[in-house]
Order: sequence, then structure tokens, then C-alpha cells
Amino acid sequence: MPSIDVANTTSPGVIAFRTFLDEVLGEAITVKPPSDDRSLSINPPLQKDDLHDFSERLSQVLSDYTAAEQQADDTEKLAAKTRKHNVVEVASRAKFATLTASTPISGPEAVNIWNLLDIIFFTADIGHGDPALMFLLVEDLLSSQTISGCRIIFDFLESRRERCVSKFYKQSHLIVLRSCNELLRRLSRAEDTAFCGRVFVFLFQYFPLGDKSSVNLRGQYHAENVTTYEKPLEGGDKMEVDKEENLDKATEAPQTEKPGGKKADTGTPKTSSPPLSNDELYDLFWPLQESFSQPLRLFEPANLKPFQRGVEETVKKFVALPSATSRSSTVDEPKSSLKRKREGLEDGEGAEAYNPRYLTSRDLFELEARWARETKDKIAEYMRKDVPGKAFYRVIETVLARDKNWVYWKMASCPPIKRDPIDPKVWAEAQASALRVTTSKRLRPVPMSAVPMEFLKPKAPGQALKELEDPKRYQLPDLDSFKAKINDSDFDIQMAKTPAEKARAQERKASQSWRAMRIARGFKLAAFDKIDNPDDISAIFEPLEDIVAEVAADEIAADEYMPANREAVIVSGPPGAGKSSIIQKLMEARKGVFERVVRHTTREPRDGETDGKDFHFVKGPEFNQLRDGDRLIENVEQGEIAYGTSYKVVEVVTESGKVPIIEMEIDSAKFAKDMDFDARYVLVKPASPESHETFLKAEGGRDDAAIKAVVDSLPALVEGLNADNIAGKVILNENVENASHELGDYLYQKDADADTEIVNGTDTGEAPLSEQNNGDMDVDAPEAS
Ligand SMILES: Nc1ncnc2c1ncn2[C@@H]1O[C@H](COP(=O)(O)OP(=O)(O)OP(=O)(O)O)[C@@H](O)[C@H]1O
Repeated sequence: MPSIDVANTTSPGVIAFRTFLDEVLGEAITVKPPSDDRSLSINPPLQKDDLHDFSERLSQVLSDYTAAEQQADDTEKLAAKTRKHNVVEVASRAKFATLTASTPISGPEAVNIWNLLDIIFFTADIGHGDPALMFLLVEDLLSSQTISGCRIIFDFLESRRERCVSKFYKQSHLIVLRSCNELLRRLSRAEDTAFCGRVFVFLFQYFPLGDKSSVNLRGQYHAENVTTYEKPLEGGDKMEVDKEENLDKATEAPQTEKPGGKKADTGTPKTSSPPLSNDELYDLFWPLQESFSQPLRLFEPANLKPFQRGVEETVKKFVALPSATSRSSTVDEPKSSLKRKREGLEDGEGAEAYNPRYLTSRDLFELEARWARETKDKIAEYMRKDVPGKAFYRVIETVLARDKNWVYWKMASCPPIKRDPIDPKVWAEAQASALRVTTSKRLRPVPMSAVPMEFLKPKAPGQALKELEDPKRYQLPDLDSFKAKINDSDFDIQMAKTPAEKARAQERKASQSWRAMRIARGFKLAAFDKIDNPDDISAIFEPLEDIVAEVAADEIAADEYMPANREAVIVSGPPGAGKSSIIQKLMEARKGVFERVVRHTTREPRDGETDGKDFHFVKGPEFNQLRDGDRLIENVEQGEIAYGTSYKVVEVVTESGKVPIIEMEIDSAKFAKDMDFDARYVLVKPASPESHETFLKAEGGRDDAAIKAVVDSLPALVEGLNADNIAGKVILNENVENASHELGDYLYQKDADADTEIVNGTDTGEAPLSEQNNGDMDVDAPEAS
């Protein structure tokens, strides 16, 4: 059979299929009539079952071609299939062209266009048409419409996304990518921001996470994004800041000879000069944009040098601006601390001034990396000075971390992103432990109790009132009074001479036990768990403290032992400050009240550590998914290892009724605070450098030099905590017992003076530590926030 002449639409097959299309479109319009509400004409999508016997009728119309397809020869089969697809395509395109030419896309009649596209989809689904056809038609339609028309077409695409992906992802993904890219090229990011976002979201949802089709493997970043700015005037009045000799002059620092022949930087503070004027900065600031959009160009020494200078001058300019805090503050302190910091910076900056002659040195890369790290820290420090800056900085940090992972992923040749299915055993265990944590086994301490209604019975006049005055009616007997009575009954049971006598004594004891238990239920419900034998209820006469101490680890303490405020508690402090010891002590003293929040980490478990107890040990990609999905309260990286706290884990503890208690390093607490995580922030500090050294030695794992480094770094670590205001309570750890009491008092709000510092829970009435002579360890108690 000769292949079909696509231009000749009078082919009987084409005519037959076109007639069929007209018929089913007529049916479809009865199912989805035209509507002024555009959303109704697109949604819900037409279903194959809406059309009467669609598959059978279609097979009938194309029966000649289908029969030819049954040929034994593969080549013949293929040719017949192509002919059938051509027939479907020619007829569909002709109908589509007629419809789109005569129907405004925003009008109610446009429902016919959407129905036609659905019908073409069904035709391909039963194997009678090319799966790509519907997508090609949508592409044509997109390119022929204005942006507002494209929005409507996009409504259609979005609503059909799931079925397109599940049926024809392979045949459609490149056409979809091409159409979306073309659309994005036409859209203005500034004016059609929301629509651009929709297109991106659509692409993310259409393509699997690990798909490489849109990966920029060669690392060309926004090559077309060129920033235009006024270039420095040649020979004009302006300072020619980018010229080599000026840069040399600006950056050159006196050199001294290092042993080994290398020149060493003397640390002359090249940035001690005042910040540039806006005019001067202009020529340094705007060229930075080029480097940010093309980071690879920074590997050229000629580009790196001006970039470094531009960044330094820009940061210097920012730092010189008064911060929002100091602008709004009437107190001198922030200004002086700003000054102190700036002086510190200037001193430090001397080290960055290395001579351009080093550009050929093998140490250069290390120097550049150090420069980049230090500049990042400097910018971070500046941004964190103001309240809105903190959250903004954390967002940038997260975006950079995501970018870093993206680059790593590309460097590893885009390995597939998948998570292994969870082992059913692990799942069952997790479910069981979640159930255990979230189910309170204990009845409420004050259950709904029925009041005896006897007093409602008619009585002699005045008698009822008299009875009410009887103290027995409103006073419960003392619980301990039953102890003696029950002991007497026990004695009677043992000494009974006749069975009747024994039975009477047993009955008496049962009644006394019952009444004692009724009294005890109001304030000693926890003791009931200790009663194994109904003949021995002595547990309810034990002191309350002993009973509370017996509450099992996964049980929740009775309401009267819980603090009024059950908000999460974040306990932070320097390494070895005693955080774990204090928390441990507190949890032992207040069983069933607190639950530690187990953090996530990417490091391997150490000897003796258990997954889910010490940490949730996860792999890098899993951690990244948590962080990228904004499911972490905080996350920090220590070298290659990441740590983070999951919102979910905190929620599970909160929902169980216990108080979540989270131990973390100071940086993490700052992160959580910056992200406005609601918690009570507590800072634990060793009382002196000497005791800190002792704790670190006791903790082990560090040699003397490392211990000294931690102790020496403490003053710098705690400096600035006031400005960050990260702790509502500072606890000095002189003695674990006292410190845990102090923490308990604070959390139970017995510590009225919560926002000031008290030594080891002893409200001595002394001045806050900031005013005492505590040497290097001083931290001013932060203001109440
Ligand atoms: N007040 C104290 N008196 C004596 N020893 C203490 C005191 N507080 C803590 N220690 C000891 O110091 C060591 C470190 O304490 P701990 O592990 O509680 O500190 P940490 O802040 O949790 O440390 P890291 O952050 O490194 O985990 C432990 O051996 C602990 O027993």
C-alpha cells in the first residue's frame, strides 16, 4: 500500500476519521457543555468512558489500517502503523486548525479544543495514534497565542499533567521541555513572575528529580544575563579603580622575607582606609555582577583580583553604614561593640593583603579559599547584626548549601536520586514506638466521677441542711488512717477462728481498701501501677516522690507533675559545658516529663551509639532532602558532617504530651533563634576556665592541645551572645545537681527572675554575673525579649 499523501485530505481514511472526530466531539459537548466559567471547560478532564464505546468505534473506523498492521512482515507492519498514525494526524490537525481558527481560546466554546485534545490523547492511548501528537498541537497552540492565552493553555497542561506523565512521559518530555523553555523565553520574569513560577513548578513536577535533560553540565550560568552599567571614563576625573597599577597600589602591602625564600605578608591593614565614596564604589560594585553570573571566570587571576577588591570595598561600605539596631537604639553599647568589631576586622584584614606577585604561587589557591571563607564570615557577621538580616542570612546559607549539593551531584555525573524502600520490619518497629510515645497509658488523675445523688431524696424539714453541716460530708478521711485499719483487718483474717469470722474480716478489709484507693486516686494515681496483688495495696501509702521515680521512661507523668508551659526547651552551650549531664539529672528527677529530641546527623555511629537514641544516622542525600524540604529547625555543618533537628521529631514529642528538650551547640541554637523557632533557650556555661578544662578532660576524646583550644575559644564564642539574645536563661554549671534544679525551677517557672543569671539555682540576690568579677567567662545576662 503506498504511503498516504498527507496533503490530500480527501483520502477516505482521513475523511472517515474526521467524521468520527465530529461525532465524538458532539458527544463530548453534551458531557461538558460550554460554560462561561473557564475552569469548568478545562476541568475535569474528559474521560474515555464519557464517550460511548469509544475504543470499539475507533477500531472500526481504522479497521483497514489495523488489518494491514497484522501483516507478518515487520517492515510492512511498521509501514501500516505509520500510515494509520498519518491518517489520525492529518485529520486531527485539520480539525484542530479549524477549531482554533474559529474559537477564541478564552471563550466558552474553547471547550471543544480541550475535548479534541483529550480525544487525540485517548486515540494514542489505545495505540491508534502518535503519542506525541497532542503535545505537538499544544506546542503549536502556545506559540500562536498571546501570554494571556498561554495562561489558559497552561491550565489545561497542568490539569492533564499526571495522566500525561504516567502514560506518555518518554514520548512527550522533550516536547514539553521545549514548549516550556520557549514560553519562559517569552515571559518577563519581572511582570509575569507568578506565571514563570507556574512553568517552573510544572517542569519540576513533570520531570523526575534525577532527570538530566535540563542540567547545565558545562556550568554555563546565565550567559545571557548581562548587567549594563556605566564603564569608568577613560582619562576622566573618575578614579580608574580597575586598572592594574591602581589595584597594585591599593593591594600591595610591605613584604618580609619568610624562611625558605617566600615573601610573607606583614599584615598591613590595606582596608584601614576610609570606605570609598558611592561614585568610586560604582565602578567596583557593578562589575561584581558579571563574576557572580559567570563564577568560572574567577579562575582567571586577572578577574579574581578586581573581584576581591570589589567585594572588600563593598563589604567595607556596608559595615560603615550604621546598623538598624544602632540607628534605632538610644543606648551607646551597640555602637561601641560595633566599633570594637570593626577594629577587630581591620586588624584581621591585614592578613588578607597578599601581594599580586603571589598569583603564580602554588599556595595561591589556599589563600584564595581562605579569602573567600573569611569574606563570607565577615558578610555573615555583618548581616547577623540586624533582626531581619539574620533570617535572610540563614536563607542565603540554605540556598548556598543546596547549590553546593547541586554542583556535587553534577560532578558525580548526576547519579539517580532515589531512596531505598523502608524495610517492613523497621517500619513496623517505628510505628510501634511512635504509638508507644504518643499514647498515654495513664488515666487522667482526676477522672470524671459520679457524685452520689442520695441527698436529693426527700427528707424531714431542716434535716438536709443539718446533714450538710456534718464535716464528714465535706472532709475526706486521711489516707493514712486506712493504713492502720487495713493492717488490723489483716491481723483479724489471720487470727480468725471460724470461716464466717474470716469472711467478715475479709469483707471489712475489701471495703477499707476500696475507700483508701478512692481517696488515693485523687493525688496518687501513679501508685496504682505498682499494685500487682489486690490483697496488698500498700503501694498507695508510700511517699509520693518514690512513686514518681518509678514512672517508666516512655510513660507520661501525671498532669500535676507537668510544668504549665510545655514549650520545647533548647539547651545549648560550649562543648563539655555539662549540657548532657544537667539534662540527664533533670530527666531523672522529673520522670515522664521531658523527652530528649534526637537530632539527625550524617556521621557514622560511634561505638556504643544507637540509631534513633543518640542520633538519627542518615546518609547525605537523605539529610539534604530534610533540609531542602524545610523540615529542619536548624542545621549546621562541622567539617564534612551535618547535624540538624527535625520539626517532626519535636512535634511527635509535643503531641505525646511531654516537653521536648533539645541539646545543641551554640551555633545551632543561634540558627533556630534566627529562624524564630519558638522555644525556651537556655545557655549552660562552665563556671570557670579551670572547671571547663576539668569537664573536657573528664569527657575524654581530646588531647591537651585540643582542650586548651576549646577553653581558649570560649570567651570569643560567648562574646556577642548578648547581641544575639539567644538565651532567656543562663546557667552556670558549678554543680550538676544544683544546675539541674535551677533548670527545673526555670522550666517550672518557679524561678521568677528567669531572665537574669543566678548561680546554681541559689537566688543569692547577688548582682548578675556580668557585674561580678568572673574573668573571661562573663556573659551579660540578656535582656528579656
Ligand atoms: N558540674 C560538674 N562537675 C563535675 N563534672 C562535671 C560537671 N558537669 C559536667 N561534668 C563532667 O564533664 C564532662 C562533660 O559533661 P557533658 O558531657 O555533660 O557536657 P556537654 O556539654 O554535654 O558536652 P558535649 O557538648 O561535648 O557533648 C562529663 O564527664 C561530665 O561528667
